[in-house]
Amino acid sequence: MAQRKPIVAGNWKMNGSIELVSEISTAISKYKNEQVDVIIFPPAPLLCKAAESGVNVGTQTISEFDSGAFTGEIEAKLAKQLGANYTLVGHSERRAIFGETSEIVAEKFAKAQEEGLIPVLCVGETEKQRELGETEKVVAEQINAVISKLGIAALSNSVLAYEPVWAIGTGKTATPEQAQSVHKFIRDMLSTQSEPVAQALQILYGGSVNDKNSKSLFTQPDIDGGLIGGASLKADAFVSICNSALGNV
Ligand SMILES: O=C[C@H](O)COP(=O)(O)O
Repeated sequence: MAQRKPIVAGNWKMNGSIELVSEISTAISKYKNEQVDVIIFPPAPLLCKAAESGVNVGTQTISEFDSGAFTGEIEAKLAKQLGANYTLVGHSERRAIFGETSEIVAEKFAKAQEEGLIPVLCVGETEKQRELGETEKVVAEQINAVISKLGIAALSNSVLAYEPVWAIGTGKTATPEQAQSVHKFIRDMLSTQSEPVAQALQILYGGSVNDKNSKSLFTQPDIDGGLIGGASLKADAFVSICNSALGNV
C-alpha cells in the first residue's frame, strides 16, 4: 500500500483573531519537520498574519474568476501571492449557504490549480441522503464533477476531504468504521480510473473530530488525517490531534 503523509488541517471558518494566530502558530511550529503536514485555513482577513507567522496556510474558498468586479471574493492568484498554498473547495457550508453547485466547485478546483494552490475538495452527504442510502452516490457525483471537467490526473495534485454534513459541528462523529467505509469506496472508485492516483491521494475525514476520537479515525487504512473545525480553535486539542496523526498519543 502507498505511504501517504498524513495531513491535519484546521478550518477556522469565520472564527479566530490575531491573538489566536499567534497562539496556534507557536503551538504547531514543532511540526515543521515532522511526518505530518499541518495546515491552517483562517478567515481571509487573517491569511497574511498567519502566513507571516510561518504557518502553512490556505483559504477557505476562492473565486472561480480572475480579478475583476466581484465584490467580496477571494482571488486565487492573490491568495497565492499572500502565502497560501492550499484552498478548500466545496465545503458543505459553501454548497448549502452560498449555493455552490458541484459544477462551480469544479471551476474553483480548476482555478486553484491554475494559480498554484492545492485544492482540498470537500464532499459529503446530508443526514437525509445517508438515511436514503445515497451516501456513495452523492460522494461519487461530487467527485465526478471534477473528474469530468479536468480528468482523473487533476486529482494527483489535490487533497480530498470526506465530511458527512450530519457530523459537522454536531458532535455526532461518524464511527471509524463508517468513515473508513466511505474512504475505501472513494479510493476504490478512483482506482478504476487510475490506481496510482487513487493510492497517492490523501483523503481526510472531517466532522466533529476532537482529541478523543482522532486516533481511532486516523488509524483507519484509508483515512489520511483530518479536516478539523471547532477543535482547531483550541491549541491544546489541536496539538493533541496533530500528535495522534503522528501516532504519538
Ligand atoms: O471543515 C471542517 C468541518 O466542517 C468540521 O467541523 P467540526 O470539526 O466543527 O465538526
